[in-house]
Formats: sequence, C-alpha cells, structure tokens
Amino acid sequence: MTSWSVLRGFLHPHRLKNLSSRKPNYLFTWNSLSRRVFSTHRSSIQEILQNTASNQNSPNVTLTGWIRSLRKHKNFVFLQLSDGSISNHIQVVCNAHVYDDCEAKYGSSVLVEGKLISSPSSNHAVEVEAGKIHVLGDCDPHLYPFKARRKHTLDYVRDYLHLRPRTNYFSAVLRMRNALSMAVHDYFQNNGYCFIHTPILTPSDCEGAGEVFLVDSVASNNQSKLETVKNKNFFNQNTYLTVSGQLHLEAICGSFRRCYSFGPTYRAEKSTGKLHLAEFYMVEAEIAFLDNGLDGLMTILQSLIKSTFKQLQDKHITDMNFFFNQMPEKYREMLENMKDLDFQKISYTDAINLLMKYNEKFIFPIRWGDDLKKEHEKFLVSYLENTPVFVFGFPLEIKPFYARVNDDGQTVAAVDLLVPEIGELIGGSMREERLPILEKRLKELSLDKQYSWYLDLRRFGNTKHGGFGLGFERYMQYLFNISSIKDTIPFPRYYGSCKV
Ligand SMILES: NC(=O)C[C@H](N)C(=O)O
Repeated sequence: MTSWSVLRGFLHPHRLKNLSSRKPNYLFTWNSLSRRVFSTHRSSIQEILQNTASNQNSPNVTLTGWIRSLRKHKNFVFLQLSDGSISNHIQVVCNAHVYDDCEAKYGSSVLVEGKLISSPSSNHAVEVEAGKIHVLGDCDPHLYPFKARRKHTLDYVRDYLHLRPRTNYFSAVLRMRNALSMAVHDYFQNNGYCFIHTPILTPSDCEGAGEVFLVDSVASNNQSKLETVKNKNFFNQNTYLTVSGQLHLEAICGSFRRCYSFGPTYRAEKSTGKLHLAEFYMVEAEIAFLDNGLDGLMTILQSLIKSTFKQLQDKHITDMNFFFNQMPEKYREMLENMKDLDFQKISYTDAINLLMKYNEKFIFPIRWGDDLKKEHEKFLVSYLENTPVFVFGFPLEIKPFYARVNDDGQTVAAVDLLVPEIGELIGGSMREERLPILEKRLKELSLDKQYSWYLDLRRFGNTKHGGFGLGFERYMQYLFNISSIKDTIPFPRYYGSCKV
C-alpha cells in the first residue's frame, strides 16, 4: 500500500471520530500532506519514549517490535510493544478497523506506521496512534509457551531458554547485564587499567581445586581413557578450560601497572544450586606497585562496587526501577544505603571466634583452619548489619599457592568480599612476590616444574602486586535480587544441563 492510500485510510472520518473520542493531544501538526507520510526512519522505543528520536520534529513514526500485550475494546485496540531497547513498552492504539486488517496476535512481530501523540493515560507520556500495522512474524497462541496476561514462574520460563528473552523479566535482565558489563569496563577504563583477553584453553589449574574441565590429555595406553578423552594429543599435554585468568594477568601486570580481564571461566563443580554455574563470567584485575597491600586492594574493591552500582542508577534508572519495584523494600534500602557506607572489615580469626559462639546454629560447626561455608558467610553478613563485609587473613592451608604469606607464617594476605544473600562475591589477595618463599611453596605442592614460567615473573622486574576475581553473575544476583544464578546469564550451563 502506498503512503497515500495509508493516509487516506488513516484519515477516514469514521476512524477519526473514534480516535478523537479519546481526545489525544497531538504533539505535532501534520507538516504537509504532500510530504511522504510515513517516515522511513525507524525509531527504537527507547528513542521515542526518551524523546531522542531523530524524527522528533515530525509526528510520523515507523517502528518495529513484538506485541507483549493486547487489549481489544469495541472501537479500539491497545497493543503494548517492546523492542528490547528499554523495559518500558510503548502503547500503540488503533482503530478496530486497522486492527481487523492485520489481526496481530500476542507474541507476533509487527511493523507499525502511525503518529506520535501525547497519551491521555497517566501511565505513558506518549503513545502511537497506528494507521497501519503489518504483521511480520505471526505467533500461534496455542503453540507459544508463554500466554498473554499470565505470570509464568522463572522455573517454567527456564525450560524454554531459546524463547526466554521474550519475557519482560528476562529481557530486563539482559539489558542490565549489558549495562553492568559496560559499567565494569567504564570503571577500569577510567582508572587506568588495560583490558586483556586471557586464554580460555590453558595448561594450568590456577586455583588448584581440581574443578577443571579437561579438554586434552597426554597419550596413554589406557583404553578406557582413550574413549573418554577425544581430543587426546592435540596439545600433547593436559589442557583445561580456564578456571581463572589470574596467572596470565599477573604476567601482563609485569609490564602494565594495572590490567583486567572480563571473560568466561569454567568450573566442573557438581552443583545445581542457586549460586553455581559451570560456565560463568569473571571480572579479574591485577595491580602492580600495590605498596599499601591488602588495605589498598580493599579500597579498590569497594570503589569498583560503588561506582558500578552508581552508574546503573545514573544511566539506567528505568531498568533499575524495574528491579527495584520487584524487590522487598528492605532489600532496596539496603542496596541504596550501600553506596554511602564504608564496607565492614573483619579478620578471619575474629570471624571464626564470632562464629564459634553460634556453632549450634550451623549445619557445619566451624573452627580455626576451616574454610567458611555459605551458612557462615551469610551469618557474618547479617550479623554485621547486612553491609558488604571484607574477611581477610585466611589460613595459609586453605588458600592457593600464590597468596602472600603473612609475618605470622600461618595466614596469608587474602581477602573475600561477602555480600547479603550471596556470600562470597569477590576473592582476592596480595600475590607472593618473594621468590624463595614462592619457590618453597610450589615445591611443597610439587608444582614447581609446571609453574617455572610463573617464577620467572618474580625473577625479572618484580613488583609487590595484588589482584582479585569478581563473579559477575553473583554480582547481578546481588544488585537485582535474582534468586537463582541460572536467571542471570543468557544460556546457563550447570551440572547435568547444557541445553540450547
Ligand atoms: N583473579 C582472582 O584473584 C580470582 C582467583 N584466582 C579465583 O579464581 O578465585
């Protein structure tokens, strides 16, 4: 249909009568009927709602999107359209005849030609009065697993990972994942860090915790092993999916004062719990010349958390409000207060002394030398008034070889940041820079040959340095109050599940 015939249809007296009975205030006047009526520029819904559309001097809009709700009245039909650009939907109103021409259904993709009017409803500043709706992709309501006007549980939606981005909740999650990623990059870029891609395939199990996915292994005559290790002999050495980019970042940190990475990491942890994924994103950084030690590191961690959260509030308040509105008032207050607080600090030894007083409450009673379990971490955070808490000075035995040994010879300069609901969000440490001590530790663990290259970092142009790793999905859980980590990432991989 040409623009002219669309226009004629749009201006049909019957339609005009029906539409004008809603008394919308036209934001713009039609410029000239001789001009092309429908702009070829397509605006995103965000541009329209935030009034940044490049055709803002004209009332004509052409937009594309998906129908997220549909209300039919006798003379009008109201559609809520989304296109992923913002969590708010735009309302499209059309005359029943316009709708009858297309019969667009809930879930279908459409192109709408119309004009922008100020909305008579108090919910929206503007809406689109459609002259024509084209269905681009139909949607069969009987087969589509998401139903109009029904609130589906996150568990139900997770069964349809490939369709999940179409739900309001999950599209907001993805937008905030994008916003938070950019806030993380902005923090580092504004503070002199160089972004580094660390490898996914690696010969080292940085953490030494044995939770690695094996990709390749050395040849052996053992038949059963042959069957399970299909990539055998590709690299001719044991090769894993990375559990952490730290050691590679440390190598870079021998030449860059500050560097960071932000990429996928893998842990073959047999957990289906709310806090574990087999593939997750880690934000890691290393800082050279960190002469003020662990205190300096904690200052950096606190400013990373506060600055990224502030950026979400400053630049993405519409989406942030989407989550604020769903969380308990107390949780929201706790988050908003966080940005004005100094995070608490407690030594591991003091934390254990405190926890031991409450040992009868725990499934796993704790004593000095034990690692903190989730129940202990959560207890500490709530005991310390639900503010983020740094626990520092862990026993040497429970931390990896790279952590710097304290003067007591029993503990290391390592720190965990614990946050409400989640527990450990960040783990970091000063790295052992003293060659003899590091050599001795690696020897004791029979890792000296494997890490001879790592020792070189201490031999040539060494610095006192430290770094950390932040679990990005856990950070999302914390900021948006998302109960299951599986709902923070587009396609979750966890024990027993690698679908789509
Ligand atoms: N980069 C880090 O400090 C993170 C640490 N290697 C971990 O995996 O927990």
